[in-house]
Amino acid sequence: MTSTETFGARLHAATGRHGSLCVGVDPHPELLEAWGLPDSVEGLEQFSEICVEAFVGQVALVKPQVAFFEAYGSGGLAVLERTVSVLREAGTLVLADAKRGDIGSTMNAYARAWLGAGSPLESDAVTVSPYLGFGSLDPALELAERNGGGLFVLAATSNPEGAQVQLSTAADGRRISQVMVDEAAARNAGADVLGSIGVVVGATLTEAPDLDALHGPILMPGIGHQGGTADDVRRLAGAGLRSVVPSVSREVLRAGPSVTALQEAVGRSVEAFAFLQD
Ligand SMILES: O=c1ccn([C@@H]2O[C@H](COP(=O)(O)O)[C@@H](O)[C@H]2O)c(=O)[nH]1
Repeated sequence: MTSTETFGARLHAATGRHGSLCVGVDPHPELLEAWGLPDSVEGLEQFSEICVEAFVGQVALVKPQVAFFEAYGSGGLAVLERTVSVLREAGTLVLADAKRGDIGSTMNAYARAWLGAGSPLESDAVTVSPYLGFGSLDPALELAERNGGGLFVLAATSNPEGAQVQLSTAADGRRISQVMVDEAAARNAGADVLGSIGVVVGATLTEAPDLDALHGPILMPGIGHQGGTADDVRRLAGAGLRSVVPSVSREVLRAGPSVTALQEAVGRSVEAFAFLQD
């Protein structure tokens, strides 16, 4: 399902329609239990179907956490394939949170898996790790550009351990997280409304890299369960506020399994971040 429009343009249109929120599909074993579902491929399938019913048409972006599907082997990946394709067929943008990153030739295969036209797991965008060097992402950057897909590059992650690498200093004095943001910004130069190369910046951080020149989406996970708040988003985003895509998973998912209750939880989060559209 190659798009003639860029991911940045499609995301910009979707956030204009639905607000900026991204909701995660994170089938934690504890959530399956809380939803009265078995810890099995069948439980995973029911969990995902409920999420699809609750989230389609409600939010700009849905982010399945790939790890929770991989944990069930080929059966879990088959559920993920169906989930991604049903969401996309319904017109909802899908960001696969796979955090892929490897040497160039292997990165090429990851890129084909997540962004290749007609791939069983083809998504609108995928999260990638630049910590083998930003240039190792080139095959994914090229395929994203060719197919109208997007990338979200891990820059400053929400986990406390990330600081060890991301706050270290490059030879030119910049923090590594800033280097990653600047590299992404260079790929977004000249993009129309919004570039297609986003970054991930945790809402739990005390300080964010300078995002002012990014001209691309800023995915902010870490809200709710990890302690980040709407005020943190406002504080960290700087001039990039209108490009922030706040991401919540457990904060919404704990309202399930009722579709109505999930939609009410989504509505509360959309409302909490309405200021991003002002
Ligand atoms: O820096 C990062 C990057 C990704 N994530 C992912 O987002 C969700 C967060 O889930 P919550 O339940 O809202 O805490 C999860 O899939 C993470 O892998 C992140 O948290 N931080």
